[in-house]
Amino acid sequence: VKLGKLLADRDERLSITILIMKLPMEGKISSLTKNPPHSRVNFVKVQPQVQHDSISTDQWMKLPKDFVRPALESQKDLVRDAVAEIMKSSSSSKIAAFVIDMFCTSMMDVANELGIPTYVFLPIGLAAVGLMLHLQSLRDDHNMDLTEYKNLDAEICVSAFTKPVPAAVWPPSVFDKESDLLDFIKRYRDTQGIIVNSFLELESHQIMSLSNDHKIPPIYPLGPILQLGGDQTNQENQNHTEIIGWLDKQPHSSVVYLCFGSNGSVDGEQVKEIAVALENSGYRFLWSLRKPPPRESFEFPGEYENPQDVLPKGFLKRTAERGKVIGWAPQMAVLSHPAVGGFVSHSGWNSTLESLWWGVPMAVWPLAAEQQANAFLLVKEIEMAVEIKIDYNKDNNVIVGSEMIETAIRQLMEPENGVRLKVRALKEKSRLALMEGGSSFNYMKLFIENVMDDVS
Ligand SMILES: O=c1ccn([C@@H]2O[C@H](COP(=O)(O)OP(=O)(O)O[C@H]3O[C@H](CO)[C@@H](O)[C@H](O)[C@H]3O)[C@@H](O)[C@H]2O)c(=O)[nH]1
Repeated sequence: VKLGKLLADRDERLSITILIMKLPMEGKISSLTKNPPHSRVNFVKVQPQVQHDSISTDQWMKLPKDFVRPALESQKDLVRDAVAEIMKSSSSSKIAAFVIDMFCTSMMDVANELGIPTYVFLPIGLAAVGLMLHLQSLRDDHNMDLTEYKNLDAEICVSAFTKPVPAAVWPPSVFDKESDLLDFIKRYRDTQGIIVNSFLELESHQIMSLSNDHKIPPIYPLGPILQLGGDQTNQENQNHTEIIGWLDKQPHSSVVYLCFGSNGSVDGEQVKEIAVALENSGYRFLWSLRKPPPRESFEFPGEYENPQDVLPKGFLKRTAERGKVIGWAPQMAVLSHPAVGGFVSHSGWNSTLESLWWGVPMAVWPLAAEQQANAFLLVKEIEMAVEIKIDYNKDNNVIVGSEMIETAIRQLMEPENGVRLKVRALKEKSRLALMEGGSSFNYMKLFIENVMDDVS
């Protein structure tokens, strides 16, 4: 939605229509659909004629791992009809391009049938994209069985990185034969361009190396595209006020903030190790502690009714003067607060961009998805984060000990460490990238020119 707004703001010839598919699982549709952020951004709900019952959370757990592709495939006719309807109703304008989500590659077939070019928008960093394209090529062009690399101490050379990349930081799905991930990736090669939420000053090596690869379509780094902030309930608004009120009372750059994204959580024993590390470090802290969903389920983490149940005995009392344990955090407001001096993060790409935007250094502890590759980029490649454990994988049942976490927190919170200085410099660059004449501003111009060339 934010990308749509950026495009509409930039060029008055462009209107953006966002198609929302009704997938089989229960889902929340943002109130943004009723309140679009721009007069030329609108939403069309692609609804089946006959409404099917949503799949409940219990049923979710019984779905095969590769249900995403068939679920999207089954939407093709509906999307084709919706697009035909749009074409019919706006005879004076033309559909210039399809911009598809990273999992919606099936819709390229619809675009191809209609003679419309497709671009893919990837909300992740280019280093991770480059790694996945490389792994896909090893599988498809060189017949390598990637699953054999699971748990191997191997490293490979990937053009998107200057250092060899260990198998321990590859996205965990590539080791899973049932996963469709690399099939999605393969189809990115047939698009007219890959839009990424990154910027030249952050991933210059990645942008240059992928742009020079003739087997990869043009790369458009248009970021940082930051979250608009979601729908806030009254309870969330109240929590927000309380959290910011607490931060207002803390000294400048004194608080370490811990949060593992919308989908990240750790359980029992690991929670205790974090608590011990925080207590022993002596630093002030704001900890977004979320309740893990049942194992193997697709649910998001929830809120603890009483966090004391999972924390060491007496922890909340002993740290009451200098720490606060919360549920969902108002992250952008937290990171922008001058009291926050460091961020312990799972290196999800949005959190990474947000921390750079506010100049807050990170200590990274990836859990899943492409987060290990992000962590490798940040720690080893561009040295912009402190390491907690970059090859951590939630599914391996490894417990990271309190000493390791405490050491990283101490390093993170040092006032003049190298990472802090680099991140401070990048804060300015991330803002300049979007301004007139900045790198992402210029890539946006190029993107619009190329889209418009195809229409005329
Ligand atoms: O308590 C919280 C937790 C999260 N957020 C926000 O939620 C977003 C989280 O995004 P991200 O850091 O990217 O993590 P995930 O939610 O885990 O995102 C998924 O999607 C990303 C790409 O969009 C990938 O990079 C990640 O690996 C994948 O897990 C950010 O905007 C945060 O500000 C909050 O505001 N409060």
